[in-house]
Amino acid sequence: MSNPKPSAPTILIIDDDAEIRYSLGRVLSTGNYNIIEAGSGEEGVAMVKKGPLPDLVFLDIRMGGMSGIEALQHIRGANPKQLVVLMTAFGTAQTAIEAMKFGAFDYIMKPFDPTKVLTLAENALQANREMDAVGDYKPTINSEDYKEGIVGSSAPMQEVFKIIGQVTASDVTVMITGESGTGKELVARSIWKHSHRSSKPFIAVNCAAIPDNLIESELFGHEKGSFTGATGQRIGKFELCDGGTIFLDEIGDMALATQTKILRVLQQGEIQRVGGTDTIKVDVRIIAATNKNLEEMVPAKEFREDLYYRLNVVRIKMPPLRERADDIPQIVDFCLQNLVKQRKTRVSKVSPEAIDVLCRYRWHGNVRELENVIYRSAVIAQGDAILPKDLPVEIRSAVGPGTGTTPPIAAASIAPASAAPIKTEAVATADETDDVEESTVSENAAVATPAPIGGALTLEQAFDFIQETLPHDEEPILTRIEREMVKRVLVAVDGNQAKAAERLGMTRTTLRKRIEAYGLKD
Ligand SMILES: Nc1ncnc2c1ncn2[C@@H]1O[C@H](COP(=O)(O)OP(=O)(O)OP(=O)(O)O)[C@@H](O)[C@H]1O
Repeated sequence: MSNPKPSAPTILIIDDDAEIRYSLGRVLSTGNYNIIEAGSGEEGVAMVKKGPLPDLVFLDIRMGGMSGIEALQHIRGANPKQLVVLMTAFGTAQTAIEAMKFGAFDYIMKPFDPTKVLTLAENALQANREMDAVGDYKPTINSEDYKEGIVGSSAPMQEVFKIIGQVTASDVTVMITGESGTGKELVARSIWKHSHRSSKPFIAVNCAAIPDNLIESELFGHEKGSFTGATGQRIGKFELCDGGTIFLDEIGDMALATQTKILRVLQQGEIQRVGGTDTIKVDVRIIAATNKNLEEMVPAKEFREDLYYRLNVVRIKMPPLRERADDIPQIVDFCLQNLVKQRKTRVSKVSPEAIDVLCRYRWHGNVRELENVIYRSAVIAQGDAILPKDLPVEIRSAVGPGTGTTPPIAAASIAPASAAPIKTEAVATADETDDVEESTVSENAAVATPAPIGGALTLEQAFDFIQETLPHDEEPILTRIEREMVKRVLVAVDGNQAKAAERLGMTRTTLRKRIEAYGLKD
């Protein structure tokens, strides 16, 4: 179309309409790109297969001969990393779904808005560069870690592993505490797997999920006719688990009457079925877990003191994920490799920028939340790596702009110490965080700013976007922005009003008034 620009990215336009090729080519030529063209799906596919590979393809959906969706499949088959933007005159749900299903980077409606075309091309090429920068995948977790299912090389997790090792040789009762999703059940299973009971059952019972009137029958069984609905005899979990290990999850939610019966199992090793008179001997190891504070429940008479001491012989306290951010890269790697093994994704890497965002998020749902985010992001990632734009917008906005300190290495090969910008022992203070962000905000704004279509925005673009998209007839822009910022900063500092006021640059009294006015009290 024009003289080749050395080292400029090449964009291939595939459309059977010469006018569209011409006008799109003209728009794109205003950016620093080399433009090549194909007049049909067949020709375009042949060009990609023959090479050299274009950096980006704009592909029309409706063409005579090979359709755009067919061409997309051939192109991605020849080069799974090829970024393709589909062009369509009709914005139907079906088109959008088909386009994304077959791996398009994005799709754009005709007639084209020149600014949008250029932004889209830049976003796509930026994603390309970020994916290239991720490099090759080199696993860092050895197969032993995979077998165990528990990942973590941080100091608090090493302590947990040591205690697991110490308690496996005996039958001592173990109490595992920690927030939801920190891996309490995983630890209980690990203790059982390494114990002499591993050939006998491991049964997990979630005490909070079973109604009070059914839990005793569930745990100890019942005799026929012992209550309405007991149409036959039922063997309970303790009997089924004889010789094995029972995991009583959420024990803090157990009714006091049932607690008494658990105490009896622990003291005498025997149970009675509901409605029965026989005493049945059982040999079961009990591991209990809770995310409640039993130390407060005991004086409040909500948990039996004698049972508390019986259960609490050895305590394993699971650290929240935010206190062991150096484990995050490895857990991410582990989750991704599992998804790949289960053929749920082909994405096997995470870009350093995305890892940086993940390491700075507070993870109130702990490893379970991280697992879900990785799954969700792997599903929507278009290339072979998860980029910041693939992470949920809530996470990107909660952490704010990146620190830019993470070196450009493959996610899976990230050594924990180099990848985690947050300290293990203590989270960076508000002052430290502010310092880092102020000095890096302009270069890194694109990393974590929410992007509406496929790519990251610069701060400038983000302001344009806000100005254009906020409805004019509702509240003023500044009010809306202030409310959002107050909300996000409060989340980012875990509700600490002193820190939030400092970051927002307002007094605590003003902050309190804003929280009140914006209805942000939880
Ligand atoms: N260290 C870890 N490495 C790998 N996966 C982990 C780790 N910790 C937790 N997980 C995964 O996170 C999810 C939640 O773990 P688990 O159910 O053991 O947590 P929990 O503390 O028992 O949660 P809850 O209190 O809600 O029952 C599981 O899918 C588990 O495999």
